[in-house]
Amino acid sequence: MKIVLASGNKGKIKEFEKLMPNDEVVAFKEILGDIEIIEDQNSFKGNAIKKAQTIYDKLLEKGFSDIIVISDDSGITVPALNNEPGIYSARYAGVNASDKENNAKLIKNLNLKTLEKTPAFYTACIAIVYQGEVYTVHGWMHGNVINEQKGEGGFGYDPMFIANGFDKTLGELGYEAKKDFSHRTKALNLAKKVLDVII
Ligand SMILES: O=c1[nH]c(=O)c2ncn([C@@H]3O[C@H](COP(=O)(O)OP(=O)(O)OP(=O)(O)O)[C@@H](O)[C@H]3O)c2[nH]1
Ligand SMILES: [Mg+2]
Repeated sequence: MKIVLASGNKGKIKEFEKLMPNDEVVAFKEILGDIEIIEDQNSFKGNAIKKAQTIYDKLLEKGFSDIIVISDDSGITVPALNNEPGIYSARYAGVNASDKENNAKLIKNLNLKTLEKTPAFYTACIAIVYQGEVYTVHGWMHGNVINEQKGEGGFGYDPMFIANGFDKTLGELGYEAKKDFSHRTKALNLAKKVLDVII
């Protein structure tokens, strides 16, 4: 099955390719080049729908038909920090902020509240657009964030996140651990069930 991924995040694209080994997963940039999608909705779901719908419409304009587009809007929520960064995870330290800068801001804000370790969770909303219809599913992963970075694996906030049941960060454990229980894996497993029904 050929699926166009409405994401420009290399970490996500890599995870999707590994999670869908039997499908042809193509990042939208390979077909459409650079497109900026303004993520101005007030929920993961709103932004996920906007990303998938925008790419679907552009592909239709280009003459593609019978395509499946999926997007992912995700982020990390820290209840002790008023649920920051949440939907702003990618731009916590500013528009175009790097993972390093975002992590540094999260560490700074944890330290301001003298929090060495506090509960946090990741959310992923995946939107599917197929034949003009929109479908959404969610997945979550709970654990704690710590006020330092450990390990080089994963992406984003992974070096600061310890999933429930583990004593190492996702940065230390790497993708092999993450693929079994991450927010994205859970959402994608539900998305696969939707695809099985609609296609
Ligand atoms: O450590 C992490 N492990 C994860 O598994 C993960 N999933 C999401 N995130 C964070 O949340 C932002 C998403 O924002 P986001 O959904 O807008 O994506 P993005 O802007 O990076 O790419 P796109 O898909 O929108 O093109 C990302 O940049 C990351 O900071 C993660 N961090
Ligand atoms: Mg984004």
